[in-house]
Amino acid sequence: MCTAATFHTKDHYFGRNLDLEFSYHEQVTVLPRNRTVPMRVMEDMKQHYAMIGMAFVVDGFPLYYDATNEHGLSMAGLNFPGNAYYAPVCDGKDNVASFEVILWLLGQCRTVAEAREKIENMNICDIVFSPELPASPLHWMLADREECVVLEQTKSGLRVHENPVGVMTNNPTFDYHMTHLADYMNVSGDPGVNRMMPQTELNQYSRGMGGFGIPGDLSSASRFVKVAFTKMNSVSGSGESESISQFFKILGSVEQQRGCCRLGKDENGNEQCEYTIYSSCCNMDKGIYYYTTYENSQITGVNMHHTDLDGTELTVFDLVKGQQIRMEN
Ligand SMILES: C[C@H](CCC(=O)NCCS(=O)(=O)O)[C@H]1CC[C@H]2[C@@H]3CC[C@@H]4C[C@H](O)CC[C@]4(C)[C@H]3C[C@H](O)[C@]12C
Repeated sequence: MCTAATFHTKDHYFGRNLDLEFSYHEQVTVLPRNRTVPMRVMEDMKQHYAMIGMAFVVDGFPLYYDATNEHGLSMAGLNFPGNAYYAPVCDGKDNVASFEVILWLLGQCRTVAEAREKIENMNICDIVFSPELPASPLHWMLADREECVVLEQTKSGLRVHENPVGVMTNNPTFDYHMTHLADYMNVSGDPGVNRMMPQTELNQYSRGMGGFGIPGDLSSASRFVKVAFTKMNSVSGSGESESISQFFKILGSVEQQRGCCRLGKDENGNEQCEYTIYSSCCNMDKGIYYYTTYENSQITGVNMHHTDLDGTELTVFDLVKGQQIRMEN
C-alpha cells in the first residue's frame, strides 16, 4: 500500500510512503534537461524539464515511483490492482506506457493545467518495460502549488479527478474514497460534543475524543481517512525544518510497522510483511527531496539544483538505510 500527500506552509510540499514487502534498488535520481528519454511509441524526449525523485534505474532509464520537476509539478504512482487498465496502442493518440507517464508529464508540463491538456490526448498503453518488469497496475496523484488531481485509467477510460483533499492511497477508485470520507465529516481535533443526549452529562474522560471513530487500520480506505484527518488538522510553523517535520508526521500517521500487514509465507517459509520502505517529502519550490527509510529516521536531503541540470547524465544517490544514532556518551 502507499499513501501520497501534499502540504502547504510558506512553501509547498509533496511526498509519499512507499509500502511493500520487498524493495528494488531504488535511488534518489536527478534527471537533467538534456538526457534523452527514449520513448516506446512517442518521439524520444531529447530536451525536457529536469526532475528529482525516487527511481529504480535500469540500463540508464529512470523508472520513477514519484518525482518533482524544476517547476514544482509533482507526481506519484500508487498501486491500483484490479482497476488499472492499460489499453492497446491506439492510432492518433499519444501512446505512453505506464512506466513513462511520470517522465512524459513532468518532462513537458509546468502545471496541472498544462498536464490536463497533455492528458486529453493520452492513452496509457499496455507496453511492458521488460519481461522481468511487467507493468504495475497504478494510478497517480499529480500536483502543483495550487492544484491536486488524481489520474486513473480503468476499463471505462482515462479520468482526471479534482482532488481537493490532496491525499491519495490505493484501491478502490478515487470517487469511492471521497464518498467514504463523508462518513467522517463529524470528526474533529476539538473536544467531543455530546449531541446524542445533551440533557445527560457524559464525562469526557480523555483528550482527543472529538476524533473518536477515525480508523486506525492499514486498509487503503482507512488510510485515506486517517491521513486526510491528520493533514486537515495539521498546525505547523512556516520554516523549512518545521514544515518537513510536520509533513513526515502526517505520513507517519499511516506508516506500516512490520508485522501488522502479513502476506503469507515466501518459499523459504519466512513470513512476508508489508512495511513502509521509505517516506519522502519534496519541497516543490526549492527542488529538495527529503526522505527517511524504515530503519533510518534521520532525514536525508538531496537538492536538485546542486547537480548539473543542463547535463546529460543521471545523478543517483544511494539511500542511507541504516539507523543514524547520535550517541551522547
Ligand atoms: C509497489 C509500488 C506501489 C506500492 C503500493 O501501493 N503497494 C501496495 C500494494 S496494494 O495496493 O496494497 O496491493 C509501485 C509504485 C511505483 C512502482 C514502480 C514504477 C516504475 C516501474 C514500472 C514497471 O512497469 C515495473 C517496475 C517499477 C519499478 C514499479 C515497481 C512497483 O510496482 C512500484 C514501486
